[in-house]
Amino acid sequence: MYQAYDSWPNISDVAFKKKCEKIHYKGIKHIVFAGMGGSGHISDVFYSIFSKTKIYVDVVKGYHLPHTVDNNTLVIPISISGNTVETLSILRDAKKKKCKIVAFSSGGKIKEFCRKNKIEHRSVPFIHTPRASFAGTLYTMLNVLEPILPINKKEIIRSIETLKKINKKIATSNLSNSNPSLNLAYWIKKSPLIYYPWGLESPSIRFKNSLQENAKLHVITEDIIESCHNGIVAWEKNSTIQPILIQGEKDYIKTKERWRVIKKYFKKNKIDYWEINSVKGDILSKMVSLIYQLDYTSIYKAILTKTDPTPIHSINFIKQNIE
Ligand SMILES: O=P(O)(O)OC[C@H]1O[C@@H](O)[C@H](O)[C@@H](O)[C@@H]1O
Repeated sequence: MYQAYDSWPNISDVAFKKKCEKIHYKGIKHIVFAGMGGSGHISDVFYSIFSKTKIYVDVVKGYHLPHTVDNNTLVIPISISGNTVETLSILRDAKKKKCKIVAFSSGGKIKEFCRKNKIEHRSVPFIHTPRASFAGTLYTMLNVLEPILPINKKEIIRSIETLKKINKKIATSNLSNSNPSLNLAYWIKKSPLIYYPWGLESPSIRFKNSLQENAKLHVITEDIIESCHNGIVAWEKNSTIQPILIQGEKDYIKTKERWRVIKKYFKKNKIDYWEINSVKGDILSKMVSLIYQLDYTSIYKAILTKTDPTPIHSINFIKQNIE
């Protein structure tokens, strides 16, 4: 699996530069990104990219489209395998509701449905597993959707440069104590509780899911501001949980205050915590570099606990037992 991750910068570069048929819809006011697991994380990344525009964006991780969709809505189903039942259901729903559609998959039933129904479809590379295919899929989509994105080409290229830069620190070519992904993997001994700020939900949820699928660990995520109104109280009892604080370089001033106070609280109560800071720069660079760094932590954690990161028997069990 790690070979696929070691190649992310190169895979991203190739995917973004590949000649492709771009999407040019004009005047779109509502976009729905739909996908599960790793494809859902890609939806979350797009949600953050669009968050500062007047375009209304929904992310659906399930079977149904919101009732607000119509023929002016652009629905973007994403399934790397092309066979995820929830995403197929969204595709059928979008066709029924006469939405504009562009679907992404490496093949499978999604591609077949699009072919039969003359629906726009673009292929993404399947590399090892859907979760390891994140970079190839994201940068293929950024390439295809570029004309309708609120960020420009330079920003996307800068994010690939950021991946190249951090690869040297976090990939398997550096297994020294200067590798931040490996250091965090050593530090995690119990179930992590990941605190995140507004805007960095996508890398935080991704980190949770990667630790769950790769290292087979229970993980919790909490929004830092909301947690100060409920979750924080649970620390009053001895806990079998370790807090990880994912902080954004440009966090809102009140969020920065919250980080300061929660750290004071942890110190006062002798609770050991781990801090992660986003890189400086654009939102896309911030998100992909955090996802890259933290995905490595999940793989290193698996290896340190002699767990094979690839198999996902429990997910297969569920899939085999549903219609
Ligand atoms: O992108 P796909 O193929 O629809 O898969 C979605 C998710 O499906 C799950 O069942 C996989 O195990 C996840 O790893 C994956 O991300």
